[in-house]
Amino acid sequence: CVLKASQKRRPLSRLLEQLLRNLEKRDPHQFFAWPVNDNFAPGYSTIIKRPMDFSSIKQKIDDNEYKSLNCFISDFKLMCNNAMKYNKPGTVYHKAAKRLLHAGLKQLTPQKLRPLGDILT
Ligand SMILES: CC(=O)c1cc(-c2ccccc2)c2ncccn12
Repeated sequence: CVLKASQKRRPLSRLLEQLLRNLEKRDPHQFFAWPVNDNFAPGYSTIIKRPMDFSSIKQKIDDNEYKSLNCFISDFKLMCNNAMKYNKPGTVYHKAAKRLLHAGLKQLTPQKLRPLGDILT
């Protein structure tokens, strides 16, 4: 039978895309949708050595750059920690990053992921 385009993706890529969609739902203001722009965030690129955002994660999935779930989770944590480093506590972005990290990691616990089966081994 002919596989649909989505089914042609590698199993890991399809899983990561699903997990990414669920994480993006926790960023309703889309603060994390695109790379942070130095024009909005003075000095950002000098303070944050490894920028990360959801669009870059999506591109890495499409380019099959993630060899494991843990690499994907590391980039998600990097994205949130960058925001908590650059933005002072109490700012809207720092608070959003803390909430996103907490909510996101709850979605990525072994208990939540086990039903996805041996794809992760
Ligand atoms: C995530 C982050 O640190 C961030 C996103 C933004 C942002 C997101 C969407 C539109 C405009 C700015 C931002 N602006 C100033 C300082 C920090 N930020």
